[in-house]
Amino acid sequence: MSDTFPAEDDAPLIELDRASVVRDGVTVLHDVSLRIPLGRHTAILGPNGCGKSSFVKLINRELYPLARGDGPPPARVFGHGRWNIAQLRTRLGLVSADLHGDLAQLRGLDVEDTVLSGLWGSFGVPDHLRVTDTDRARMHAALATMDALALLHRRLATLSAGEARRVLIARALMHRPQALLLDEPTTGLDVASRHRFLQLLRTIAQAGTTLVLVTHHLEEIVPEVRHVVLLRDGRVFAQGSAEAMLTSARMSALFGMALRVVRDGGFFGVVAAG
Ligand SMILES: Nc1ncnc2c1ncn2[C@@H]1O[C@H](COP(=O)(O)OP(=O)(O)OP(=O)(O)O)[C@@H](O)[C@H]1O
Repeated sequence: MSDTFPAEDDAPLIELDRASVVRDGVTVLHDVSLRIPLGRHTAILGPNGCGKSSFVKLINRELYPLARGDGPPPARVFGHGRWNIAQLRTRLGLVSADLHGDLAQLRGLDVEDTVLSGLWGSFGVPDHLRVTDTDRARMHAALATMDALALLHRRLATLSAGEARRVLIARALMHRPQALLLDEPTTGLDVASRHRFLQLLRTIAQAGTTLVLVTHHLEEIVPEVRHVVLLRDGRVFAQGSAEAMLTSARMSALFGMALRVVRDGGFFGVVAAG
């Protein structure tokens, strides 16, 4: 694919400037302002219903911010107020449960075509497209990065949650994007699969791909993520460094119960206090 999504000078990866989003008459994001420059691994953390999915849908152009008349658009990605999703994928990969659900409905879709189709943003390889040797080499490399080469000939619908998650990240990596937007990436993974998966995410982050993790699990915040945005009731509750945000006091206020944050190496965890 020759189209790439142009950068506007040094525009941030994601910039929301008092962005509000309404769904079926309900305001789900209220005046949200945040800025994620390329290179700053970031977590968007908050309880159920705080607006995380709405944020992902806003970036994925499934939802639109309320227009504000003149001035710059309230939601910008790489400096653009409007973006073509297929072109955006060349720079920002997305992995979400919705995407997995949509792809897994194609019962015959194998892993090879799942990953290749990341090149076109399609569900499977369209008949009229020719897969080149370069495309195949890239597909093998992406699967190898995610420790999933052995799954090449399996059908996506038959994979475990952990296997499927790794394959979908390989799909997102096909364009060698500068950033990955990961929506609840370890949901459904057992403790060992989650550990292994997070180690792979760390490798990707260390290789220079900016991670944007959208989650309600503190445990998913890998040590490379130094910046955290807390969302509550559709608003930015607080944002700052991981150390400043992931404290017992802030987590208790964010989730509305007494919590104690524990640290283990560079990772965070949380337990009920008292
Ligand atoms: N179509 C809709 N109409 C009305 N309210 C909605 C609609 N979609 C979402 N909401 C509400 O907006 C709020 C934010 O929803 P959203 O799905 O973005 O939250 P979330 O943080 O992703 O939640 P979860 O972690 O449970 O998936 C919730 O209170 C939800 O009930």
